[in-house]
Amino acid sequence: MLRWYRTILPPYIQNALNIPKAIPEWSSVPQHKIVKENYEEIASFHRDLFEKVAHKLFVLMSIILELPENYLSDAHAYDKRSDDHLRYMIYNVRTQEEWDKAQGYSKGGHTDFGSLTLLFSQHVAGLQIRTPENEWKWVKPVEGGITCNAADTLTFLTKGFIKSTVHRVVTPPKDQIDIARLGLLYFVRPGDSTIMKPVPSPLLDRLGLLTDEDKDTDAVAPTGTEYVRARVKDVHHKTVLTRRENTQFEFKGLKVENYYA
Ligand SMILES: O=C(O)CCC(=O)C(=O)O
Ligand SMILES: [Fe+2]
Repeated sequence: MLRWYRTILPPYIQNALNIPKAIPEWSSVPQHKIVKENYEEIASFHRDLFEKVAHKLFVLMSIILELPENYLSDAHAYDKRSDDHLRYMIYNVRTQEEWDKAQGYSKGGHTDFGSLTLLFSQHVAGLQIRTPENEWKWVKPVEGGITCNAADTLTFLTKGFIKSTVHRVVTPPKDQIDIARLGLLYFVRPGDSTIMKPVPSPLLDRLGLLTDEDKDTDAVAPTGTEYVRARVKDVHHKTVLTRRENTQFEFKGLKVENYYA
C-alpha cells in the first residue's frame, strides 16, 4: 500500500508518497521512515481532515440531496476499510522541455477517481480547472485554504448531479519555474461496504435522474474498493503510456471519460 510510485508522469518529474488511513486494517502496511517517526501526528491529522473537512462537505451534500444528513459521510466513514490516502507529491524542478513532454500526457486534464480530493494550498501555481465553458482557469492559492475537487465516485453515486472537476497541472509561471512544487492532498474514496449504486435521493428522483434499476435495492453493483482499484490499475499500472484522449474507461457499467493519456 505504501507506494513511491509514478503517477502519469516519469519519476524524474514527479514522485508521490501515499499514506493510507490510520485504521487497524492497514496497520501492517510498511511505513517509510519519515512516516514512522511522525505517525502519531500524521494519524490524528488524517482523521481530523476527514472529520473537520470531508465529513462537513458530505453533510452539506446529503442535505442538498434530501438524504439523512450523515448518509454520504457514513458511506465514506473513516473507520471503514477503504483506499483513502494522504499524498505528499513533489513536482521536481524541470526544464521547459521536460514540462512540455509531461504536458503531452496531461494537458487534456483528468478527473480524480474517488469521491473528494482535498488539496492544501501552496504557492507554486500550476493547478488549473476546466470550466463548463471549456476554459482553463488557474486555481489561486488561498492562505491556509483547501481546494476541494469532487471526483468520479461521487458523480456515480449522485447520477451526475455532482460533477467531477476536470483539472490539470501545467508549467508554473516563469518566476516559479525553478521552485519544486510540493503538494499535500487527501483522497477520499468509497470502500468495501459502499455499493456503487446511485443514492436514494428524493431530489435526484424528482429530477428524473433515477431509473427503475437504480431504485432496485436487489440490483448488483461493485463496491467502492472494487471500482477504485480497477481505475487505479487502468491508469497507473502500466509500463508503456498510451494516448487515450477521448476514450472512456468502464468497469461494470460505471463509465468515465479519459481526457488524457
Ligand atoms: O498537484 C496538484 O495540484 C494536483 C494533482 C492532481 O490533480 C492529482 O494528483 O490528482
Ligand atoms: Fe487530480
